[in-house]
Amino acid sequence: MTSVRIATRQSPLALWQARHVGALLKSHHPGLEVSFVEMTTEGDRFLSAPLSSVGGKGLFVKEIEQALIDGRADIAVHSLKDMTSELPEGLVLAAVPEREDPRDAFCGTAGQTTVDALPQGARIGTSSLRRSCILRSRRPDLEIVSVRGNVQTRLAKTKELGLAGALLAHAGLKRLGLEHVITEVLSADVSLPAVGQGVLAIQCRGEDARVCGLLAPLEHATTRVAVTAERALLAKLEGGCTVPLAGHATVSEGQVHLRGLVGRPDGAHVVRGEVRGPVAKAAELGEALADDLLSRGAADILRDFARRPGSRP
Ligand SMILES: NCc1[nH]cc(CCC(=O)O)c1CC(=O)O
Repeated sequence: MTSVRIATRQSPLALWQARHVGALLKSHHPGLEVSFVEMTTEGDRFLSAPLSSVGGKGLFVKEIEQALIDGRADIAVHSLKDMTSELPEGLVLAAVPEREDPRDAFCGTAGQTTVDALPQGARIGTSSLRRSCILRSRRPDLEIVSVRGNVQTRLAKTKELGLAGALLAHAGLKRLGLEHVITEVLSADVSLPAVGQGVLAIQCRGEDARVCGLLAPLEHATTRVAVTAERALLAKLEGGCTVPLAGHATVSEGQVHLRGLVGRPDGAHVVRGEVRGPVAKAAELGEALADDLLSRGAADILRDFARRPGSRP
């Protein structure tokens, strides 16, 4: 009998996701033994600082990837949204299962239900620069309060601080059985999702043919096309720093529709764009949209952001 070890963070969402992948693997390979290697990452330890100033992306992923590289685990499960565009040498994104709902959700408290109906100056919790940018561009009067931690912690802090609500990913809330706290699911037109939002990333060592083979049936072709376009956009815009950035692709009848956004966290300057093309050109579409956004103001935003005190090089 063959076995696999899945590395995961210890947050309830990460554990749910790892166990879900374990269950998917067992359903395709009856008799497979699955065990879990639970880890605490840098991102989990620095909970007091705003995500953007501690380095943002990659923080939740790096240590899990190291466990794979060191051979302490065979598979890593991440939220694709948390991953930088480049994978470490030797690791591959072996499978992306079918995407969960990629949209953002507003969780209103104290009788608040929708973003548009919020009273003037209401305070909203999020630690995402993207959500802050999009929200402020729609409602410049709103005040953003940085709320970090796992999903349950963020919801608890939102209440504790007396905020009017919080913005979170629909996918995470759904996976944790917390859909009842959602008062409004925001369409992608209103709140363009993050690159990879709602997608699970299943990683292994590229040379590990046995595990790559076990993961193959978990792959969802349409989701792969969408994330290929989104991550090509990310790769060209990332530039080593965390900036308000959104990228979301949909696929229908062999065509990709990719939308992207780069903005300032206060929403005062936002550059949006979109491209369409055949699925075979997913990566090129992402690059083309990045060039288009850069030429229409995103380059200035990225430059200003890199100079901002406290931002990482
Ligand atoms: N690090 C935050 C994070 N990473 C992935 C998800 C949600 C699940 C997903 O997008 O797949 C979340 C929580 C949130 O944004 O509310």
